[in-house]
Amino acid sequence: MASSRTSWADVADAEPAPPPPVAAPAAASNGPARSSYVPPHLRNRPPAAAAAAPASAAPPPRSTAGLLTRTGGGSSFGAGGGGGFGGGRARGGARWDREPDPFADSAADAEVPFDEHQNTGINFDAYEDIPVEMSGRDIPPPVSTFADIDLGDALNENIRRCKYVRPTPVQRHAIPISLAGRDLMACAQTGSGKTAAFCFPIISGIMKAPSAGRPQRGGGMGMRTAYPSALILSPTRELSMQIHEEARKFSYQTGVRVVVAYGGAPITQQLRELERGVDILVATPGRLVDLLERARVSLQSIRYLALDEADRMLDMGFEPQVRRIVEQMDMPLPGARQTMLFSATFPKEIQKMASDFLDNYIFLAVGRVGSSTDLIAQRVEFVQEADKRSHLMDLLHAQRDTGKQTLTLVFVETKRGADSLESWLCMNGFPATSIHGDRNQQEREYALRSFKSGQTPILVATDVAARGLDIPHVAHVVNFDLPNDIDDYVHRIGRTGRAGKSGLATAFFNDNNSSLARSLADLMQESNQEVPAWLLRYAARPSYGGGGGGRNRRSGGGSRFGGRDFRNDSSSFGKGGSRGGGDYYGGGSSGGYGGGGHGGAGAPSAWD
Ligand SMILES: Nc1ncnc2c1ncn2[C@@H]1O[C@H](COP(=O)(O)OP(=O)(O)OP(=O)(O)O)[C@@H](O)[C@H]1O
Repeated sequence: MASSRTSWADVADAEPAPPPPVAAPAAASNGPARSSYVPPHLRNRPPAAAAAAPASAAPPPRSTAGLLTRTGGGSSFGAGGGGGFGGGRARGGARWDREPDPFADSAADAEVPFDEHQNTGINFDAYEDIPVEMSGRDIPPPVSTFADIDLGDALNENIRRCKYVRPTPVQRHAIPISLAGRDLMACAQTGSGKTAAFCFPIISGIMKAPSAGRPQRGGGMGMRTAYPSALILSPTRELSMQIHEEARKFSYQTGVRVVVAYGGAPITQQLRELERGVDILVATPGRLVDLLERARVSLQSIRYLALDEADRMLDMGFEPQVRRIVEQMDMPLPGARQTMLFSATFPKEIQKMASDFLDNYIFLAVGRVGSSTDLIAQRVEFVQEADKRSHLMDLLHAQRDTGKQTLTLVFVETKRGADSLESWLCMNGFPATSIHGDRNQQEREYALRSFKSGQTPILVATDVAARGLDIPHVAHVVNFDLPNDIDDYVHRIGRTGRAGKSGLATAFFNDNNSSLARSLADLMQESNQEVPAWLLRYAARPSYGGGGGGRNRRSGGGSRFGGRDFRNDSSSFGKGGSRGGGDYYGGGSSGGYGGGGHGGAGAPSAWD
């Protein structure tokens, strides 16, 4: 199929490669100081070969040391970087000369020989009809193009380098709202570009009004304290790393400095990065609390707070830590800072809690929120526990027979289950790796990298990999064990069918999953999927959720496409509505993240 130039995803794929990142535009628009700049990876190379050269190089690194250096970004400013925080802002260009080119990695990734069969050629104009719900006062109108928004030249240049031709629907609405300084609670489907939707306004805002603050002596023993202007919190280490990588691309040569801090990695390296100055701090809650307690980070200069996967950040597992960070440290109050909450799912109970963090906010729902995208073909198969492995084997064989090089992500419930399935797959000739909370950080990062590169095309994962991860070429998500919570299912299958590509999700269902039957059938129907008759029969049984009032009732609570502002739902939440009475907390110990091998108190390391 000819690629459509009006699809946001496809145009990105089809656009002719821009000139090497450095090249002319920077020279033209930024004056002589930058015209001679050549990123390190392009130096001493003939121009034509420059873009491809680094990528074609070696196979993916096998050494975990190399891997950590690259993904953690720790060495980026390493040698010779001393004194970086002393001499004022580097917006004049000195720091740019040392700034590694974050697009170099993308060029390398593009060399990986995957099949592009997933590209559906979806027309961007189809998104014009996507349902959008907004509420709140004085809502700024959406934009159609990036040119309609004043994001600043350097950021616009990076948007071009990312090959984003048009804003996605959530970006069209959310960016103007945030640029207008408004607080925002935004729901939009998985893979629809929420990361850029919160990063662009933050970077643009800092570019327009840079903060003067550099790390200052203040902590104990003459230690320096960093004063970021923006904080982006996310629930997992890998997601924080990914947001950091994205934000570094968006802020390349803008003078805005992005640093990441997450658990499981040496804190000393992260401290060094913070000492060199930070405008935007991307962090997981656990590591951030550690840094705050050591007085190595202060939140008093925060102007922007973004919570990615906000409903996850405010559920039972994370809420105390997040409240501590947002409400009990030195962060400016709502109204004195700008707060943005994003997720693909936003249960009403969590919306209510989240509203404590917001001031006069706008609620935005794009697409059938809490739903999956139509780009994902969903299949549910009835498979008894004892038959799951052979069934998975059949699926993998069928996939192998197509001869297409794609990635398969297999979700299981427990860490032990992940290890055991990984070994079994390897023994049976299917190269697999795994990611879960009992693996150390090096192992987790290595597994992810090996999967992304196609070296190990099957990844067995617990829910630690369910949210936010943007891994190109994941063509198939298998729910070997279904989750207890329908929203977890939505996020899991959302690892495929991203950015306009199609994907396949297969779930193994049996009696153990009967409490999910109703919500799963509803979700599939909402997403125009064929629901097997046997699943509808399960769903109709009152004890399996057929009564409609269970914990897993669709989270949007009945509007046409699921996402509804809880403020408009007076019946559910009168004054003083209690946390215990809503859709997600009624079920006592069976709460969505409590059980199994992930998330709950038994496995905190997976989430910090
Ligand atoms: N305007 C755009 N044009 C083309 N591609 C885009 C655009 N915006 C984002 N993308 C790409 O779409 C993909 C998905 O984006 P992102 O990871 O931000 O999705 P998300 O909505 O946060 O998903 P999730 O809910 O799973 O976290 C990324 O590969 C990103 O680079």
